[in-house]
This record gives sequence, structure tokens and C-alpha cells, in this order.
Amino acid sequence: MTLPRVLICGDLVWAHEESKQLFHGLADVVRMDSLDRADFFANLNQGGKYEGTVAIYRNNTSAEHVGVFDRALIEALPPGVRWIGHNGAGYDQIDVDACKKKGIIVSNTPVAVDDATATTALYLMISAFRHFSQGERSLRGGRWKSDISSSLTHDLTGKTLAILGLGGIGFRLAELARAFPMRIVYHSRKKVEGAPDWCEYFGQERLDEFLGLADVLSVHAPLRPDTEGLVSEEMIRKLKKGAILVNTARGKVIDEAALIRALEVGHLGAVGLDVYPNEPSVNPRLLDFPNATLLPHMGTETRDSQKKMEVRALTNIRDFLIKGKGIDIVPELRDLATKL
Ligand SMILES: O=C(O)C(=O)CO
Repeated sequence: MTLPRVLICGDLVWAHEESKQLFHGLADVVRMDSLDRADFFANLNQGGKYEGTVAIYRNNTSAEHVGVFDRALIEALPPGVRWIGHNGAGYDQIDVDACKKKGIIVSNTPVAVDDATATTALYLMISAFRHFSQGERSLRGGRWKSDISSSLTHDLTGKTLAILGLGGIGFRLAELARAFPMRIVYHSRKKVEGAPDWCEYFGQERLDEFLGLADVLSVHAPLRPDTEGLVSEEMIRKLKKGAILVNTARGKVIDEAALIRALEVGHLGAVGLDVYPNEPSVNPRLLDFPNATLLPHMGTETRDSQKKMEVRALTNIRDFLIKGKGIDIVPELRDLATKL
């Protein structure tokens, strides 16, 4: 009997054993080793080594060889491909609209990313309030703490953390920050069902009030066409002078030029960034600001979370093979999944 193929696009690092167990007797798991898009397609087609692929596991590093899963790639996939199991919470590298038209379901890996990404945001927030990153640069430069002005640093206790997008990561950050304690407020399109009372909701009509309260605004909105530039110049201006902006979501959710202008004029007191609009390029202007704590997109870079993410992405594919569905179908495709 020929087993259906699951194509691993981008390396599996931690979940080799789990992969064997999940797909034993169920699928032939093949590693994609194409160095470019043309070879990728050639091998997906009849006679190619990926022929018979019904599901593709992918992570963002696969883009280095075959590019992102844009419309052109999705449209060119053979009709047998029914599922893309993305390893990552953010699936902005996949054109879900093209997938919908082609009847391909996409799953992602929420929950698995929450701890690591929330602790990254927490670190950026603490460093931004306390200027720890600048302190380390001062020490490493042989200047002990002479670069630091403690009159510009603050405790977190009693400050207000404003969360833009209360999904799993935003909520985990809220739980952590509550320990200081900080006041927690959040804004999202809808009030989050089941969110505790200590997370105060500010709807669209109270957005200005929400922004005005923030000592730190932490961004947790996914990147979609309607969220690109969501944190605009106008929004940044509504933050109080000296507020902190933290981003562990996607660089393009913030208008970067507006963020830089706000740092230049001292409207923003500090920023903590893990993500940038054109990764791995970082706008060199950002490097000039001593009050910017900058990380190279390390949000989920722990072996524990990487393993949880790999297993979760593979489990969605296994569930598709067995039951025709998975638990993490992305919101845009849930309707389509119920019709299958
Ligand atoms: O899960 C994601 O979307 C990430 O950005 C991983 O770092």
C-alpha cells in the first residue's frame, strides 16, 4: 500500500521521535531538500520525490530556499495537497486567501509559543523600564555604569501595562506582569470571553483612553493586511510622553518610521523590539538609540518551546490524516474546514 506523503519543509530539530510515532503506518514522511522553488515544484509533480504529498509541514526558515507560501506557490501546488501545518503562531508567510480558494487548510501552533514569547516581552519591558540592555553595553564597553542615567529609569510596580491583542501570549504576559503588581488593561476587537476581571477591557470607543493610560504598550496583534501599520503615528502620539513600546508580534504591525520619530523627539521613553519589518535586516537608525532594547526575533527560541511547536504542528497534520481536521485551524479557514 502506498502511504500518503507528509513533506517536511524546513528542518525538524527536536521532534524526530514524536514524528516517527505520530506517522507510523500512516504516512511516509519526506524531508524537502530543494534548494529553490523550481526544484520544489518539479519534485511535487508526477515522478518527483515528493509526489503524493497530501500535507506540508513548514516553518519560516524554509522560505530561505522555496520562498514564502505566497499566492504563486499555493496556486502551483498539486491538487493532492490538502493541509499546510505551519510551525509558528504567526502565519503571515502563508497566503490564506489563496489557500481558501484552493481548498487547502492551514493550521498554526498557538499555546505552544505562549510562555517563550510572553517571557521575551517581559524581558523587553523590564529592560526598557530599567535600561538593563544599555547597562550591559556600558559594562562591556569598559565604562561600568557611566552610560546610565538612573533618573530616566523606573520600577514596574504600580505601572500600567496596556496589551494590544489579548490572545494566548498577551494573556500570559498579563499573568506575569500582574505579579509586580502592574495594572493590566487590554484592547482587542472584541472583549475576550473568560478574561478575568483584573484584565480591564477597552473597546474601540475607549481606545484613546486605553492609549493614554499606558506606561507600556505591548503589541500582540497578528500581521494581516488590516493590521499592517496598526500602531500608527496617531496611536503613538496618544501614548503619554515617556511611554514604552514593546513588540514581539510582527515588525510591520508598527509604523516603524513613526516609532523612530517618536524616539527622536523623546515622546517614547524606550522601546523593546524582537521583531522588525524586513527581517533579518534591522533599520540601522534603531541602533543609534541607547534606550532601545533589541533582540533578533528570539521570541520562541527555547528548546522547550521549539519542541512543543514542532510536535503541535505535526499533531495537527496527524489529526488531519486520521480525522480530516486539526485543533489549530487558522480563523480564516475554519468555515472551509467545517464544509469538508
Ligand atoms: O510563532 C511565531 O509566529 C514566531 O514568530 C516564532 O518566533
